Amino acid sequence: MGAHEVRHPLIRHKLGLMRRSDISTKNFRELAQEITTLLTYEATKDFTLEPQTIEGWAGPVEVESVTGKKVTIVPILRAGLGMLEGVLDLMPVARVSVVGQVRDEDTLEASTYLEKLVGELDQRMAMIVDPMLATGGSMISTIDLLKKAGSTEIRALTLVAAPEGIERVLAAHPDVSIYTASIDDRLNEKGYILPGLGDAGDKIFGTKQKDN
Ligand SMILES: O=P(O)(O)OC[C@H]1O[C@H](OP(=O)(O)OP(=O)(O)O)[C@H](O)[C@@H]1O
Ligand SMILES: O=c1cc[nH]c(=O)[nH]1
Ligand SMILES: [Mg+2]
Repeated sequence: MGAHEVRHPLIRHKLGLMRRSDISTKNFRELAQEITTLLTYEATKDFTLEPQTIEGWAGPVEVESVTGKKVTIVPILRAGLGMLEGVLDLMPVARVSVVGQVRDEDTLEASTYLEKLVGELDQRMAMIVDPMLATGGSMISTIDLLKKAGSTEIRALTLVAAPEGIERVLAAHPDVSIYTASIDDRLNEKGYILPGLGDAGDKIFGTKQKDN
């Protein structure tokens, strides 16, 4: 529970590369996936193991396997798709629940336009992925709808989070854990994170950069 800034040297280095104003779409995408894989490693370190005896090359051998924990990855469209493969690299059998949220650039209010969730949410850990946690509106709205659909254990992975957004999410949902590559300084007057990454959706999809 709470917010965890994962200050691993490889994450710090890769995030530094992502902040360059001249970064290409290709590099931004690749780095987003790589950092997500590193965040996933950290966010799953408390998963429980169960001993299991298998047939090894020299006879029976006791190994360990992850138990019971069924997972659904929840990318928040659009930008969250840029992190999906990074989680799937480590958990290739996880089911995917897609949620579409769009933020009104004037009011900064998030609204849901798609909700395609897998079943048995009460038996799965939900891992939400979205590169940017700014005001927190998109994240809160996603957590609200997941809980309504039965989720009881929720973790959120973000590349960059604003302190204001973290505070808002944890005030609304104190039982949720947030793993982020960086807690940045603040939001600007347009709700963009500083120093941030700019518009992550535009950078991942190669669409027009907004004047932010
Ligand atoms: O914390 P918030 O203030 O809600 O802002 C963060 C949200 O804004 C961005 O999405 P956007 O609405 O730009 O949609 P996109 O991913 O389709 O670009 C980003 O990917 C988050 O979902
Ligand atoms: O800094 C921000 C805030 C919202 N959405 C983004 O893509 N970037
Ligand atoms: Mg966007």
